[in-house]
Amino acid sequence: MIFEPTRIEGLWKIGIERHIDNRGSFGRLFCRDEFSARGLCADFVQMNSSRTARAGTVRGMHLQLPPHMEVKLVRCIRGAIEDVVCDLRSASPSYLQKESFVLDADDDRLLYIPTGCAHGFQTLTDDVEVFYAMSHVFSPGSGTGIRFDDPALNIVWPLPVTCISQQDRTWPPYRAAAFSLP
Ligand SMILES: Cc1cn([C@H]2C[C@H](O)[C@@H](COP(=O)(O)OP(=O)(O)O[C@H]3O[C@@H](C)C(=O)[C@@H](O)[C@H]3O)O2)c(=O)[nH]c1=O
Repeated sequence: MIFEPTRIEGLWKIGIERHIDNRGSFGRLFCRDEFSARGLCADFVQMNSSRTARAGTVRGMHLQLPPHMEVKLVRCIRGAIEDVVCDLRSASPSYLQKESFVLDADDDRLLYIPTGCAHGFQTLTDDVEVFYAMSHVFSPGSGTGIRFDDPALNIVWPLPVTCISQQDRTWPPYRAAAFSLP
């Protein structure tokens, strides 16, 4: 696995190293020892899938607050997405910075998203599936979000937003005080 740091503290792009032969290829998506050796979380407790029908759909920006913060390992396994991560840890050197990545089924990359970061994506194609491994169980009471068009984040989505959930359309305006994150 190839670990590539990003501008956001603790956010990694992880390339899948493939062993190629005449049948095709084989590569690891996760390795406890390689993650642990880099000080990354190696304890994932849920694996999730989201399927999205139409291009232009936005899901996010989401995170779970203490004591249920979660690391996410994200891979697009069908179609393509613009994936966005924003650092909300006030003590972080990359506080309020954001990074965007195009992920698709062929690019052989995952994102390792640390705790304390809001995450979301927009589908760039129809018929998208995103796979997640999570370090914490789903805890609806600890879940929160920031609106996709909140001026504090100023995210430029590549497509017009064609579909978004009622919840994601109505997150309150970002206030740092609402996010007390280590
Ligand atoms: C996230 C989640 C949702 N659900 C349920 C709640 C709800 O009924 C239904 C759909 O949930 P949501 O609308 O929150 O799904 P969605 O908007 O796709 O939520 C996801 O968005 C992306 C951006 C992330 O980063 C993920 O961590 C997750 O928050 O699935 C679970 O049972 N377990 C889970 O882990």
